[in-house]
Amino acid sequence: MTSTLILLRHGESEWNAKNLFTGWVDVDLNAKGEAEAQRGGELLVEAGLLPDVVHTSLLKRAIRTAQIALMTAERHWVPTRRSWRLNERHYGALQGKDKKETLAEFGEEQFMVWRRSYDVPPPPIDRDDPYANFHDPRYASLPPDARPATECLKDVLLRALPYWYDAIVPDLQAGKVTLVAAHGNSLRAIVKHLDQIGDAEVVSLNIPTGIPLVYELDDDLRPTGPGRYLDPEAAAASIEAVKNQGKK
Ligand SMILES: O=C(O)[C@@H](CO)OP(=O)(O)O
Repeated sequence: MTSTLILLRHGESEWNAKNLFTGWVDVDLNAKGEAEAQRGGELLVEAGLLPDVVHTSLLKRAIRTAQIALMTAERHWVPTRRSWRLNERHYGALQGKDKKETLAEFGEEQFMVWRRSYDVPPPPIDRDDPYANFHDPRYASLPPDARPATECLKDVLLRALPYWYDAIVPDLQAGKVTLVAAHGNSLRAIVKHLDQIGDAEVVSLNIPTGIPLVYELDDDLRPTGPGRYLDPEAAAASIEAVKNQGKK
């Protein structure tokens, strides 16, 4: 038996459009992002892939993307679970900073290490930084020393995997079409795990906004083939735009 997993990065956010590092800052979708989420829902309908269950992060850009896509597919009623473990990577002291200015200040090599390396986190955010999340009630159940002040992709993978095994895998094993609405870097971590991408190779992996990425998984939860974007052309264009953020 195979099961179907659909990964969906949120649509364009207000800060994606402004080229700002976002991380755990709870920025909303802009109008383009809402339209992308709707298109994501239409693509699911066209492909005959109707989610039975949805998992999201605790951030509104992912929550609203899932809601809009599911409303479009008339699946707004499916059971929903949310976890901080699906949140975007915490971008540390870079949260709220302009990507172009950061590239100009620190140079392309450092900029790319912070953006895409597997195991080098950006500098930690100050507890008093306006974009820190230490007092945010949605993380109240997380012990203070488990609340990140910065994260690299490896940290994201390590905190996402318990949720993958404990919450998402049981849905897949029950044969449910499972939608995971999350973020560029939390989805990079899940795709790295699924496709067994090496630590050096994952640097070049970018996830487009708002386009469903579908995997069929076997009994061992291994992909039976490569993940497929439901709109490959739009995905390729969006991947290129994500890759070049900060450079233009
Ligand atoms: O700013 C962020 O949080 C992420 C995703 O938007 O950006 P990047 O693609 O640079 O990792």
